[in-house]
Amino acid sequence: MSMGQEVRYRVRGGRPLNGTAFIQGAKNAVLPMIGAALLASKGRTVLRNVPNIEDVRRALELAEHVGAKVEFHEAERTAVIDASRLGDPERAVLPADIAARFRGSVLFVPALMHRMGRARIEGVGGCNLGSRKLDFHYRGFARLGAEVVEDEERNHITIDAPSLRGGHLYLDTPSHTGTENLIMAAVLARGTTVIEHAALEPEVIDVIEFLRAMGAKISGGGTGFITVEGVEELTAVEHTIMSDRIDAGVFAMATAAAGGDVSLVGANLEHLGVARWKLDQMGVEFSQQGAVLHVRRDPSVPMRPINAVTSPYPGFATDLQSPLMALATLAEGESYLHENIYDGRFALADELNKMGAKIEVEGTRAIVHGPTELRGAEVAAHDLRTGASLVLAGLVAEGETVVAPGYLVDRGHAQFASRLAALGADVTREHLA
Ligand SMILES: CC(=O)N[C@H]1[C@@H](OP(=O)(O)OP(=O)(O)OC[C@H]2O[C@@H](n3ccc(=O)[nH]c3=O)[C@H](O)[C@@H]2O)O[C@H](CO)[C@@H](O)[C@@H]1O
Ligand SMILES: C=C(OP(=O)(O)O)C(=O)O
Repeated sequence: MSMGQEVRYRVRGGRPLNGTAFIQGAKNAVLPMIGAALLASKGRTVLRNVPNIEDVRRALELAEHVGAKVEFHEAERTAVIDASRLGDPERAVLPADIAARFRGSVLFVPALMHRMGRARIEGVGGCNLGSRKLDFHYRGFARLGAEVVEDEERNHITIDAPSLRGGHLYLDTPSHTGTENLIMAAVLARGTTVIEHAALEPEVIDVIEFLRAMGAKISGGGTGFITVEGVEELTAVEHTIMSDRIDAGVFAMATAAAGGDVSLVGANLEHLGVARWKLDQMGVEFSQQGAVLHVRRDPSVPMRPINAVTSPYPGFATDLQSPLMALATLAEGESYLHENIYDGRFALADELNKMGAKIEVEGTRAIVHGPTELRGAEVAAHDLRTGASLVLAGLVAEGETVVAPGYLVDRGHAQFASRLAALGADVTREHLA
């Protein structure tokens, strides 16, 4: 991803974190919801707690591109989407200049199929995480009656779907966006759809609640076995997006790394799944009081090493494996990280090693030899989560760390530098002319 070199993060390490941080609305819930809003043939959708991140901007640009009227009231963190006029099949195209910049673009396909009878994606992007197929999505659409043609050379996918009917669907592994996309394809299809081996992520449940409020008939969310009864039409509603558990996890781990005592407003400990217990074993203290999660780590007590295996929710989230790798460099002993979802995430190891870490990668396993004293360096963000994790490493490194391209961090974390700075960190986001 060559765009976005103009932003970088500069961190000077050595300060503890104390105070209050606001956890943003969930990126991985708002992106499917912007896609779902386009299913509404009447009214205006009002989404609240929308994070001010680049992926949201790209998604809103795509919504406008296909014919919706969109307003993003940033100060109110509210997006208003009017999709009532959608329908011109000429506009059923997701162009590469927007679609290739984030993975969530694939979440627009169901709305285009239902509202325009066809869809074309001219390149799906996303983080640079190695192989990321979309076969579950396309095979599912085909089972509901769509004709899907892939042009691998040009990275174009053309889908013809004059009408969709319910069917029996399954996922080989419980794909997060795959589940959301198949549900969205089924809600306006004729008849009943069953989706087996569906994802259990809290964002999937939030999307189901949103669709149900719009009039969709969906049952079994959170069980792995979802049933959808097609309805004639969906109407626009208001919905407040759940808080971002990955953003919460990153702030919790930043507190653990730097030491200190931080209140995370909006964070939900239950949504951290296994990550909560791994951090607990390392020596991070949590206590939830209503909508506020307190995180504390006494920097005079050494952190214990950890073993973690990434897996779908409620397993250890792959998105949190990167900050855990950074944190593990500080722990007293060897940590073992198994990455079963995205092989590309281990690109972080080389960057952390430039900062003085001792991390060995063997296939899908990384061994982090701690403790190491990190020192500042110029390092490269390969994807959103490695970018955030390098900023996190910079908080404890001696001297100055510069992380670029900053665009990748901005894809998924809102006001990242200013929220960390409010806790006492020395982090700035620089815009190069
Ligand atoms: C926008 C969004 O919500 N992104 C999240 C979503 O991505 P995303 O939904 O793309 O991730 P999936 O759950 O689909 O991917 C899981 C695994 O299944 C594979 N796979 C997936 C679909 C498919 O058709 N074929 C296939 O082989 C993928 O390559 C990967 O190895 O879940 C990931 C795993 O929790 C997170 O890291 C991402 O932050
Ligand atoms: C991989 C991520 O995002 P996306 O699926 O949008 O690429 C992520 O959030 O870490």
